[in-house]
Amino acid sequence: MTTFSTTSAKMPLTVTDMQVDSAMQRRAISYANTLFGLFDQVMVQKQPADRILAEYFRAHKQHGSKDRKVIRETLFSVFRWWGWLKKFGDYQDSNTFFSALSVAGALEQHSWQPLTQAWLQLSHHSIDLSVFYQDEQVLSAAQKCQLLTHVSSIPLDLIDLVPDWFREACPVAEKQQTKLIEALCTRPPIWARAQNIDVKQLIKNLATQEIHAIDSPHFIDALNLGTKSINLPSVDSYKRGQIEIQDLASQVIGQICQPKPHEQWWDACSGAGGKTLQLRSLMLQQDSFSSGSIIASDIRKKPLIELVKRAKRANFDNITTMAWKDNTLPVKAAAFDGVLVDAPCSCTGTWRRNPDMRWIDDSRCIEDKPALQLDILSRSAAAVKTGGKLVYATCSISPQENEAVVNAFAQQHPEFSQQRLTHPFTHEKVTMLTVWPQEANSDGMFVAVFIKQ
Ligand SMILES: C[S@@+](CC[C@H](N)C(=O)[O-])C[C@H]1O[C@@H](n2cnc3c(N)ncnc32)[C@H](O)[C@@H]1O
Repeated sequence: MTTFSTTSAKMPLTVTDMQVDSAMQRRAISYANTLFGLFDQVMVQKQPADRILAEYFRAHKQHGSKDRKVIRETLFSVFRWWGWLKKFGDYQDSNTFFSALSVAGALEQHSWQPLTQAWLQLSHHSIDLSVFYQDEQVLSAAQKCQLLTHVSSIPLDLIDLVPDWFREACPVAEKQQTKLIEALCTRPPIWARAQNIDVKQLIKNLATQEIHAIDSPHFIDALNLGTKSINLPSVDSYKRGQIEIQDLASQVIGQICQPKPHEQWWDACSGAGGKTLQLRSLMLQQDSFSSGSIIASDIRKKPLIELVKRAKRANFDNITTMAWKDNTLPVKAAAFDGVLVDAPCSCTGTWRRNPDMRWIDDSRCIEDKPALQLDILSRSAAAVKTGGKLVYATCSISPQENEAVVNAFAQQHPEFSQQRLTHPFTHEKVTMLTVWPQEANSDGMFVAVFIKQ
């Protein structure tokens, strides 16, 4: 009998009634133990899988890069397809957990097929998973749904892949919903921005370190680094501050801000400065002697320390930080050409990168945000000078955090009028812009712009 070690208070899982005789089965059990511990910890403690994994790898240095890849990719694939896998039974049951691992591996056509096969044998389930490996073509989630329904005899639906509460909190038209779910079932590539260097030159430089990137048809400084993980600190261009990781949807925000080279901007919720750096980079792209400046603020001091390091690496001047200490404005009132409020939100727009959040969050992750978002937006608005811009952004796709907050603000602040925007991917003219993950292979974001009269 093989016993799983588990971090939850529940009964340990066991493999019974079978002889574990092959080396592959022993490896499969060892991986399953690790994966069960990690999966259970995420589900029980409701902490992001990324964080739990990082802690695990820090404490378990024995795992080499291949092991890490198998563990990371299998764990994330279980979360990606959890809406279906949970229908196979209680994951605390070892047979069911082995099934979940094998089905997740097959759905994503992982290259470690012998391991996936060993999990299937250990599960005692006789599902013919070979159907997922027959076609060279990449299968859509809808095709996978049909195939898995057929081979498992469990009725499955595409809509099962998102929690019920999400359908109400983020309503989308049926056609759009299918595309959104299809996008949620795949990983977006790593997007980055070229800084202080032409994107084509950066791509050539990266190639010398075996990093293959392509540029984007949407923004002249954006590049797609594919889905393979990259050890950034070892990359020369990164050390020289010529590349910053930033999702394409997030890059939309800086592009919509359109900061002019001489302008003064305030990034009121800067975090570690993803958009602060982008704003400065956009100013310098227009004028390498740009006199413009940016003040970055956050209620947390730690990200601001990181921001200073990133700005130094990029050799960017004219960026200063000023933490919010309380509700009073940390900067001068009516002094800025532009104020960006990239507000704290449910992060439902980042579910492609964090599929675990679909299952550990609930509707409360949205419900408690609009009041805070409106409050931060209203307080920050005082810093905008007449004729200046106030940009409201979230990485949420929920109308409660987006359109509803913008409408409430507009009603309370008649001195601000909304600016019409051009969607950079669809070229539609809109007043409130949602970037959907399926439009340009990115995360989801929302942005609206006000002008102070
Ligand atoms: C969406 S994140 C910002 C991400 C950042 N702009 C970037 O591009 O990397 C929202 C930030 O708002 C900050 N925040 C939360 N509550 C806040 C408040 N009341 N005032 C100011 N910032 C706040 C959080 O600490 C978090 O860093």
